[in-house]
Amino acid sequence: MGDVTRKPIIAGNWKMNLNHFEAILLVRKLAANLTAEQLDAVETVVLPPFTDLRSVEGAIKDDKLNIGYGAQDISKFASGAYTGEISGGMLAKLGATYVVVGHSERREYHNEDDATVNAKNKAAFEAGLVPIFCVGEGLSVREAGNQVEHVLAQVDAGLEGLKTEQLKQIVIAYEPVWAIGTGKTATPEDAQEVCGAIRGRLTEKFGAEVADVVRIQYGGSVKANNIAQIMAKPDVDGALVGGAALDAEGFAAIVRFPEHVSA
Ligand SMILES: O=C(CO)COP(=O)(O)O
Repeated sequence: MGDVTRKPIIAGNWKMNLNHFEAILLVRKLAANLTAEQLDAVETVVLPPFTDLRSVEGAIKDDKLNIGYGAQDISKFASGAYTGEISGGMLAKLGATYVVVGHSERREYHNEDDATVNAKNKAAFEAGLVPIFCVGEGLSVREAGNQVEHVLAQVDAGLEGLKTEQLKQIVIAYEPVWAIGTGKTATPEDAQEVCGAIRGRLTEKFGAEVADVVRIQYGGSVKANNIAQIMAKPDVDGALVGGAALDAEGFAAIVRFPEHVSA
């Protein structure tokens, strides 16, 4: 990271995995694999399925664990006749602090467009939640060399109309779609190219006051053996981890990345 201090944030997106019993077990094992100092140095967040949230809340609060939690999606509506949807208010009531917005799997399988993603970012703030706002290009865009332009357009659309105080809190996750679940990690240089361009855009549009404090994560096949190189890049402030977050020891090893650096 550069000269501005941004607390690293490592978040585990469990996707559609683990029932509520398995969720409690994973959170407890994760905490058992990390010291208070390690949890203090890196903000650690788990993002379970909706059905696990109440159980995760219990495990974290009962044991006073220094681990944050949130959901993987949010309705753009506050309440009403929207069968199957979950509102931000419901998530906030469960003590959630974060919510993933605009994950590529939702953009792809649930047809979420930039306008929906923007509405969800707003709904999250409305409920007092912080969005982990995901952007990223597919393989064809990458092969054409248009990744920066593509991602900046997603950033512009997703942040439209947000207030300065909200912009300062948001977490942006750069997840190249071709690197998700494929074992193909972007090189640290690839990650830096796009994360740096995102920060540049934030500076241009909202000034350094916002750009210097926004945390930008990289996501896509992050593992314990590649996290340190990625985190060494100046504009990468964290990681959004999928598969490797389902294993308590593996995820704990990612959270301990500052030690891989000094080792
Ligand atoms: O999509 C991701 C996190 O949101 C990344 O998933 P993987 O770490 O499994 O590639």
